[in-house]
Amino acid sequence: MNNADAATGAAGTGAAIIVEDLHVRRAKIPVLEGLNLAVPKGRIVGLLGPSGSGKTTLMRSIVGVQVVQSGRIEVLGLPAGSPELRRRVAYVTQQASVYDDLTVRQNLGYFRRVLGAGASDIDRVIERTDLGSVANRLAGSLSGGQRGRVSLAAALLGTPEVLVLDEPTVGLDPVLRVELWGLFRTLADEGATLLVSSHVMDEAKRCDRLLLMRDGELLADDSVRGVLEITGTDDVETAFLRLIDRGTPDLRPPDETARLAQTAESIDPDSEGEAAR
Ligand SMILES: Nc1ncnc2c1ncn2[C@@H]1O[C@H](COP(=O)(O)OP(=O)(O)OP(=O)(O)O)[C@@H](O)[C@H]1O
Repeated sequence: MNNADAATGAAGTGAAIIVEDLHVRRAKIPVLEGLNLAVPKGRIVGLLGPSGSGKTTLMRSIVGVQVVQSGRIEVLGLPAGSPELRRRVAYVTQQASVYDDLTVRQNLGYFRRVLGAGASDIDRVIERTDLGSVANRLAGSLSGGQRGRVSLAAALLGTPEVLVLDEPTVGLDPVLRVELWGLFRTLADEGATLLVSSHVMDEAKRCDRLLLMRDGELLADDSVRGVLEITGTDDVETAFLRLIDRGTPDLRPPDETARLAQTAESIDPDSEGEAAR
């Protein structure tokens, strides 16, 4: 039984995203070759791996904008890319998707209308992403990090159930990174499912589960604690290297997450050697 099977097992409601035997080629070169995974609902799942390992390709497949050769991808019980998922799934790409000649508020007003979200949602997402002080500035005059937050704010319009975020903390200073991870945790606590990619292994400890990728394959699909335990280390970077040496991936069913999250509830993510939350 693989992790995708486990997530659809007895409970049948545990997974927000299920990927089965996914094959993707880009420019005729195989990028993902038979990937299986499941992302549990209401959790933060970190997608980590070196540049070119296939993280963006996997995210694009999940949100339905990538041509896939074969396999099954289900999001919230529907095939990836289904029109019904448009408002339920948000995708934030690495490049901020904002109109430079509009203010932050005007950008959000435009995306709100496209999504059919309520007018009051604009103030809500501005507050959530701490953009109040620049709300009336042209997006083109903002820093990279601020523009990224405008993209994130747009993604939060309409309160999507699944957020797929491609390297949302790139270029942010440590204070802003911590703040953003705090927001991700709040969103997960409210029931959203977050798939967040990152190059920064440090950020792994803020996740509930990890998908560690290398060359289009999964080295691990496990809770943070599970990955650290199985590799006998307290640091995700070393765990990554040990999994490469080991040669066998660490694939543990997502239903372990609930138990591990409970035991990890009081753990401070900033402390060394401990798991998420
Ligand atoms: N538009 C494209 N056309 C052809 N090949 C591509 C394209 N984009 C990515 N690839 C290739 O697909 C593979 C996976 O790339 P992908 O962008 O998914 O990796 P990644 O892990 O997200 O990398 P990064 O962390 O640098 O964003 C790489 O070999 C890359 O060269």
